[in-house]
Amino acid sequence: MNKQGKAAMVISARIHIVQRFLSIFLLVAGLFHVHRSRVLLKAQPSSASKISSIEGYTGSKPYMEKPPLRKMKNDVTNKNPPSISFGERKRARIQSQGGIRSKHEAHDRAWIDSMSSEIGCPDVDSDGIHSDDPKGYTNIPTIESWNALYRAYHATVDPNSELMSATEYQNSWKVPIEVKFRLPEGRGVYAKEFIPKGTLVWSSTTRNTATFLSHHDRREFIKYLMKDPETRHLACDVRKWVDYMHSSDGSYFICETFDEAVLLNNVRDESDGTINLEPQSISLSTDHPDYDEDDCYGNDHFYTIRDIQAGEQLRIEY
Ligand SMILES: C[S@@+](CC[C@H](N)C(=O)[O-])C[C@H]1O[C@@H](n2cnc3c(N)ncnc32)[C@H](O)[C@@H]1O
Repeated sequence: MNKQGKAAMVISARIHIVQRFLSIFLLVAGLFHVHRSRVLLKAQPSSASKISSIEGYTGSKPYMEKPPLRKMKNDVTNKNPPSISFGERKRARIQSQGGIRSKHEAHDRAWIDSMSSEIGCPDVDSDGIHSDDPKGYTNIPTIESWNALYRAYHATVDPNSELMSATEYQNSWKVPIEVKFRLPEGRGVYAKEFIPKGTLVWSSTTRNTATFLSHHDRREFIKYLMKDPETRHLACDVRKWVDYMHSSDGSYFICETFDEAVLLNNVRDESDGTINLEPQSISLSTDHPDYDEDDCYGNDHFYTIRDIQAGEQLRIEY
Protein backbone atom coordinates (compact mmCIF):
# COMPACT_ATOMS: atom_id res chain seq x y z
CA MET A 1 0.00 0.00 0.00
CA ASN A 2 1.37 3.39 -0.91
CA LYS A 3 1.43 6.47 1.36
CA GLN A 4 -1.81 7.90 -0.05
CA GLY A 5 -3.69 4.64 0.48
CA LYS A 6 -2.53 4.49 4.14
CA ALA A 7 -3.66 8.09 4.78
CA ALA A 8 -7.10 7.34 3.31
CA MET A 9 -7.47 4.30 5.59
CA VAL A 10 -6.57 6.34 8.69
CA ILE A 11 -9.12 9.06 7.75
CA SER A 12 -11.91 6.54 7.13
CA ALA A 13 -11.13 4.80 10.48
CA ARG A 14 -11.37 8.16 12.28
CA ILE A 15 -14.67 9.00 10.58
CA HIS A 16 -16.03 5.62 11.67
CA ILE A 17 -15.00 6.26 15.32
CA VAL A 18 -16.63 9.72 15.30
CA GLN A 19 -19.85 8.25 13.82
CA ARG A 20 -20.04 5.52 16.52
CA PHE A 21 -19.38 8.08 19.23
CA LEU A 22 -22.18 10.29 17.89
CA SER A 23 -24.73 7.46 17.69
CA ILE A 24 -23.93 6.36 21.30
CA PHE A 25 -24.33 9.97 22.45
CA LEU A 26 -27.71 10.30 20.67
CA LEU A 27 -28.93 7.02 22.15
CA VAL A 28 -28.02 8.09 25.72
CA ALA A 29 -29.61 11.53 25.20
CA GLY A 30 -32.82 9.90 23.86
CA LEU A 31 -33.07 7.51 26.85
CA PHE A 32 -32.58 10.44 29.27
CA HIS A 33 -35.34 12.44 27.55
CA VAL A 34 -37.84 9.54 27.75
CA HIS A 35 -37.08 9.06 31.47
CA ARG A 36 -37.53 12.77 32.22
CA SER A 37 -40.91 12.96 30.40
CA ARG A 38 -42.17 9.97 32.43
CA VAL A 39 -41.20 11.64 35.69
CA LEU A 40 -42.97 14.86 34.63
CA LEU A 41 -46.10 13.00 33.53
CA LYS A 42 -46.34 11.34 36.93
CA ALA A 43 -45.99 14.66 38.72
CA GLN A 44 -48.64 16.58 36.71
CA PRO A 45 -51.73 15.46 34.73
CA SER A 46 -51.75 16.39 31.07
CA SER A 47 -53.66 19.50 30.08
CA ALA A 48 -56.23 17.29 28.34
CA SER A 49 -57.06 15.36 31.50
CA LYS A 50 -57.16 18.62 33.46
CA ILE A 51 -59.77 20.08 31.10
CA SER A 52 -61.95 17.00 30.99
CA SER A 53 -62.07 16.93 34.78
CA ILE A 54 -63.72 20.37 34.96
CA GLU A 55 -67.37 19.79 35.67
CA GLY A 56 -69.59 20.94 32.85
CA TYR A 57 -66.73 21.93 30.56
CA THR A 58 -67.58 21.01 27.00
CA GLY A 59 -64.19 21.65 25.49
CA SER A 60 -65.41 24.26 23.02
CA LYS A 61 -63.48 27.16 24.55
CA PRO A 62 -60.00 27.43 26.07
CA TYR A 63 -60.19 26.60 29.75
CA MET A 64 -58.92 29.26 32.11
CA GLU A 65 -57.82 28.37 35.60
CA LYS A 66 -60.28 29.79 38.13
CA PRO A 67 -60.82 28.94 41.77
CA PRO A 68 -63.76 26.56 42.07
CA LEU A 69 -67.00 28.11 43.26
CA ARG A 70 -67.63 26.95 46.77
CA LYS A 71 -71.14 25.82 47.50
CA MET A 72 -72.52 27.74 50.41
CA LYS A 73 -74.91 26.62 53.04
CA ASN A 74 -78.37 27.78 52.02
CA ASP A 75 -77.04 28.43 48.53
CA VAL A 76 -79.98 28.92 46.22
CA THR A 77 -77.84 29.87 43.23
CA ASN A 78 -76.55 26.36 42.58
CA LYS A 79 -79.87 24.59 43.00
CA ASN A 80 -81.24 22.41 40.28
CA PRO A 81 -84.62 23.40 38.90
CA PRO A 82 -86.94 22.90 41.86
CA SER A 83 -89.88 20.56 42.03
CA ILE A 84 -91.52 22.51 44.87
CA SER A 85 -93.69 25.54 44.22
CA PHE A 86 -92.40 29.09 43.93
CA GLY A 87 -94.28 30.10 47.09
CA GLU A 88 -92.73 27.22 49.04
CA ARG A 89 -89.28 28.22 47.83
CA LYS A 90 -89.89 31.79 48.97
CA ARG A 91 -90.85 30.61 52.42
CA ALA A 92 -87.88 28.22 52.55
CA ARG A 93 -85.53 31.00 51.49
CA ILE A 94 -86.81 33.37 54.14
CA GLN A 95 -86.55 30.70 56.80
CA SER A 96 -83.02 29.77 55.78
CA GLN A 97 -81.90 33.42 55.63
CA GLY A 98 -80.45 32.55 52.23
CA GLY A 99 -81.12 34.29 48.94
CA ILE A 100 -78.83 35.80 46.38
CA ARG A 101 -75.56 36.83 47.89
CA SER A 102 -72.97 39.15 46.47
CA LYS A 103 -70.55 36.23 46.41
CA HIS A 104 -72.47 34.72 43.52
CA GLU A 105 -72.71 37.92 41.58
CA ALA A 106 -69.24 37.66 40.05
CA HIS A 107 -70.01 34.17 38.77
CA ASP A 108 -73.38 35.34 37.45
CA ARG A 109 -71.88 38.36 35.74
CA ALA A 110 -69.31 36.15 33.99
CA TRP A 111 -72.17 34.01 32.68
CA ILE A 112 -74.18 37.06 31.60
CA ASP A 113 -71.10 38.55 29.88
CA SER A 114 -70.45 35.42 27.89
CA MET A 115 -74.16 35.19 26.97
CA SER A 116 -74.12 38.80 25.76
CA SER A 117 -71.05 38.33 23.63
CA GLU A 118 -72.57 35.14 22.20
CA ILE A 119 -75.70 36.97 21.05
CA GLY A 120 -73.92 40.26 20.37
CA CYS A 121 -75.61 42.51 22.94
CA PRO A 122 -74.61 46.16 22.79
CA ASP A 123 -72.09 47.10 25.47
CA VAL A 124 -73.07 47.94 29.03
CA ASP A 125 -71.02 49.48 31.79
CA SER A 126 -68.44 47.48 33.65
CA ASP A 127 -70.98 47.01 36.44
CA GLY A 128 -72.93 44.97 33.91
CA ILE A 129 -76.20 46.50 34.95
CA HIS A 130 -76.78 49.94 33.52
CA SER A 131 -75.39 51.29 30.32
CA ASP A 132 -74.09 54.79 29.97
CA ASP A 133 -73.98 54.28 26.27
CA PRO A 134 -77.59 53.50 25.36
CA LYS A 135 -77.06 53.94 21.61
CA GLY A 136 -77.16 50.22 20.92
CA TYR A 137 -80.51 49.77 22.65
CA THR A 138 -82.77 51.28 20.02
CA ASN A 139 -85.53 48.67 19.90
CA ILE A 140 -88.80 49.95 21.27
CA PRO A 141 -90.49 47.19 23.27
CA THR A 142 -94.08 46.46 22.31
CA ILE A 143 -96.92 44.74 24.13
CA GLU A 144 -95.69 41.54 22.50
CA SER A 145 -92.23 42.07 24.06
CA TRP A 146 -93.70 42.32 27.56
CA ASN A 147 -95.89 39.30 26.88
CA ALA A 148 -92.84 37.34 25.73
CA LEU A 149 -91.05 38.20 28.98
CA TYR A 150 -94.02 37.04 30.98
CA ARG A 151 -94.28 33.81 29.03
CA ALA A 152 -90.58 33.11 29.62
CA TYR A 153 -90.96 33.79 33.33
CA HIS A 154 -94.01 31.56 33.53
CA ALA A 155 -92.24 28.76 31.64
CA THR A 156 -88.99 28.82 33.59
CA VAL A 157 -89.49 30.28 37.06
CA ASP A 158 -93.03 30.37 38.29
CA PRO A 159 -95.59 28.25 36.44
CA ASN A 160 -98.22 29.53 38.87
CA SER A 161 -97.65 33.15 37.90
CA GLU A 162 -100.61 34.60 36.09
CA LEU A 163 -100.03 35.23 32.41
CA MET A 164 -101.27 38.69 31.62
CA SER A 165 -103.11 39.98 28.62
CA ALA A 166 -101.96 43.07 26.75
CA THR A 167 -104.76 45.15 28.30
CA GLU A 168 -103.71 44.21 31.80
CA TYR A 169 -100.16 45.36 31.15
CA GLN A 170 -101.43 48.68 30.00
CA ASN A 171 -103.50 49.00 33.12
CA SER A 172 -100.40 49.54 35.21
CA TRP A 173 -100.25 52.92 33.40
CA LYS A 174 -103.08 55.23 34.40
CA VAL A 175 -102.28 57.87 31.77
CA PRO A 176 -101.49 57.60 28.04
CA ILE A 177 -97.74 57.32 27.48
CA GLU A 178 -95.43 56.45 24.62
CA VAL A 179 -91.85 55.21 24.39
CA LYS A 180 -89.38 57.07 22.20
CA PHE A 181 -85.68 56.80 21.53
CA ARG A 182 -83.70 60.01 22.00
CA LEU A 183 -80.05 60.59 22.82
CA PRO A 184 -78.38 60.94 25.23
CA GLU A 185 -80.48 58.66 27.39
CA GLY A 186 -81.86 56.32 24.74
CA ARG A 187 -85.34 54.98 25.23
CA GLY A 188 -87.60 56.93 27.56
CA VAL A 189 -91.26 57.33 28.51
CA TYR A 190 -93.17 60.41 27.31
CA ALA A 191 -96.56 61.82 28.29
CA LYS A 192 -99.04 61.84 25.41
CA GLU A 193 -101.31 64.34 27.16
CA PHE A 194 -101.10 67.04 29.80
CA ILE A 195 -100.97 65.44 33.30
CA PRO A 196 -101.78 67.63 36.32
CA LYS A 197 -99.68 67.58 39.49
CA GLY A 198 -100.66 64.87 41.98
CA THR A 199 -101.88 62.35 39.39
CA LEU A 200 -101.28 58.66 39.88
CA VAL A 201 -99.53 57.61 36.64
CA TRP A 202 -98.31 54.08 37.29
CA SER A 203 -98.94 51.34 39.82
CA SER A 204 -96.95 48.22 40.34
CA THR A 205 -98.83 45.08 41.01
CA THR A 206 -97.50 41.68 41.82
CA ARG A 207 -98.44 40.87 38.25
CA ASN A 208 -96.37 43.36 36.25
CA THR A 209 -93.13 42.54 38.02
CA ALA A 210 -91.04 39.42 38.19
CA THR A 211 -89.13 38.24 41.21
CA PHE A 212 -86.07 36.01 40.81
CA LEU A 213 -84.96 34.34 43.99
CA SER A 214 -81.74 33.03 42.50
CA HIS A 215 -79.29 33.74 39.72
CA HIS A 216 -80.06 30.27 38.46
CA ASP A 217 -83.72 31.19 37.91
CA ARG A 218 -82.77 34.30 36.02
CA ARG A 219 -80.30 32.43 33.83
CA GLU A 220 -82.98 29.86 32.92
CA PHE A 221 -85.30 32.76 32.06
CA ILE A 222 -82.63 34.37 29.85
CA LYS A 223 -81.79 31.05 28.17
CA TYR A 224 -85.49 30.64 27.31
CA LEU A 225 -85.52 34.08 25.66
CA MET A 226 -82.34 33.23 23.76
CA LYS A 227 -83.85 30.08 22.21
CA ASP A 228 -86.30 32.01 20.04
CA PRO A 229 -84.84 34.35 17.38
CA GLU A 230 -87.88 36.61 17.94
CA THR A 231 -87.09 37.14 21.63
CA ARG A 232 -83.29 36.80 21.62
CA HIS A 233 -82.71 40.55 21.71
CA LEU A 234 -84.83 40.77 24.88
CA ALA A 235 -82.13 38.80 26.69
CA CYS A 236 -79.89 41.86 26.21
CA ASP A 237 -82.60 44.16 27.53
CA VAL A 238 -83.28 42.17 30.68
CA ARG A 239 -79.57 42.26 31.39
CA LYS A 240 -79.74 46.04 31.26
CA TRP A 241 -82.93 46.41 33.28
CA VAL A 242 -81.98 44.22 36.23
CA ASP A 243 -82.56 45.59 39.69
CA TYR A 244 -81.42 44.05 42.97
CA MET A 245 -83.74 44.33 45.94
CA HIS A 246 -82.65 44.04 49.49
CA SER A 247 -84.94 41.87 51.49
CA SER A 248 -85.77 42.26 55.16
CA ASP A 249 -83.84 39.06 55.91
CA GLY A 250 -80.61 40.55 54.56
CA SER A 251 -80.55 38.61 51.29
CA TYR A 252 -80.97 39.91 47.76
CA PHE A 253 -83.36 39.00 45.06
CA ILE A 254 -83.62 40.23 41.48
CA CYS A 255 -86.52 42.24 40.17
CA GLU A 256 -87.58 42.91 36.60
CA THR A 257 -90.59 45.00 35.67
CA PHE A 258 -92.34 43.75 32.57
CA ASP A 259 -93.64 47.06 31.30
CA GLU A 260 -92.54 50.53 30.20
CA ALA A 261 -91.69 51.57 33.77
CA VAL A 262 -88.25 49.97 33.19
CA LEU A 263 -87.64 52.66 30.58
CA LEU A 264 -88.06 55.62 32.93
CA ASN A 265 -84.96 57.80 32.88
CA ASN A 266 -83.31 59.85 35.58
CA VAL A 267 -82.16 63.49 35.67
CA ARG A 268 -78.41 63.90 35.33
CA ASP A 269 -77.94 67.54 34.45
CA GLU A 270 -79.89 70.74 33.91
CA SER A 271 -80.56 69.98 30.26
CA ASP A 272 -82.70 67.03 31.39
CA GLY A 273 -85.12 69.33 33.21
CA THR A 274 -86.36 68.15 36.58
CA ILE A 275 -87.73 65.01 38.12
CA ASN A 276 -91.49 64.91 37.67
CA LEU A 277 -92.48 61.58 39.20
CA GLU A 278 -92.12 60.33 42.73
CA PRO A 279 -92.76 56.82 44.00
CA GLN A 280 -94.95 56.31 47.01
CA SER A 281 -95.08 53.00 48.70
CA ILE A 282 -98.32 52.08 50.28
CA SER A 283 -97.98 49.50 52.97
CA LEU A 284 -100.50 46.79 52.41
CA SER A 285 -101.79 44.83 55.33
CA THR A 286 -100.50 41.29 55.38
CA ASP A 287 -103.97 39.92 54.59
CA HIS A 288 -104.34 42.11 51.47
CA PRO A 289 -104.54 39.92 48.33
CA ASP A 290 -101.62 41.88 46.76
CA TYR A 291 -99.39 41.62 49.84
CA ASP A 292 -96.24 39.62 49.30
CA GLU A 293 -93.14 40.22 51.36
CA ASP A 294 -90.82 39.14 48.57
CA ASP A 295 -92.41 40.70 45.53
CA CYS A 296 -90.51 43.44 43.83
CA TYR A 297 -92.28 46.79 43.89
CA GLY A 298 -95.36 44.98 45.16
CA ASN A 299 -96.98 48.25 46.19
CA ASP A 300 -95.25 51.15 44.46
CA HIS A 301 -97.23 53.97 42.90
CA PHE A 302 -95.73 56.79 40.85
CA TYR A 303 -97.34 60.22 41.23
CA THR A 304 -96.61 63.43 39.36
CA ILE A 305 -94.98 66.03 41.60
CA ARG A 306 -95.67 68.88 39.14
CA ASP A 307 -97.74 69.51 36.04
CA ILE A 308 -96.40 67.62 33.03
CA GLN A 309 -96.95 68.92 29.50
CA ALA A 310 -97.94 66.70 26.57
CA GLY A 311 -94.76 65.37 24.93
CA GLU A 312 -92.64 65.86 28.07
CA GLN A 313 -90.47 63.00 29.25
CA LEU A 314 -91.41 61.32 32.55
CA ARG A 315 -88.41 61.14 34.88
CA ILE A 316 -87.86 59.55 38.24
CA GLU A 317 -85.00 59.66 40.73
CA TYR A 318 -82.85 56.52 41.04
C1 LIG B 1 -83.62 51.99 33.74
S1 LIG B 1 -82.71 52.32 32.30
C2 LIG B 1 -83.76 53.48 31.49
C3 LIG B 1 -84.03 53.02 30.08
C4 LIG B 1 -82.88 53.18 29.15
N1 LIG B 1 -82.79 54.55 28.65
C5 LIG B 1 -82.99 52.21 28.01
O1 LIG B 1 -82.95 52.62 26.83
O2 LIG B 1 -83.08 51.00 28.27
C6 LIG B 1 -81.41 53.30 32.95
C7 LIG B 1 -80.35 53.71 31.94
O3 LIG B 1 -80.82 54.77 31.12
C8 LIG B 1 -79.80 55.74 30.89
N2 LIG B 1 -80.18 57.02 31.50
C9 LIG B 1 -81.13 57.24 32.42
N3 LIG B 1 -81.27 58.54 32.69
C10 LIG B 1 -80.35 59.19 31.93
C11 LIG B 1 -79.99 60.57 31.75
N4 LIG B 1 -80.58 61.53 32.40
N5 LIG B 1 -78.99 60.85 30.88
C12 LIG B 1 -78.37 59.87 30.19
N6 LIG B 1 -78.68 58.56 30.30
C13 LIG B 1 -79.65 58.21 31.17
C14 LIG B 1 -78.55 55.19 31.53
O4 LIG B 1 -77.89 54.48 30.53
C15 LIG B 1 -79.12 54.27 32.59
O5 LIG B 1 -78.20 53.27 32.91
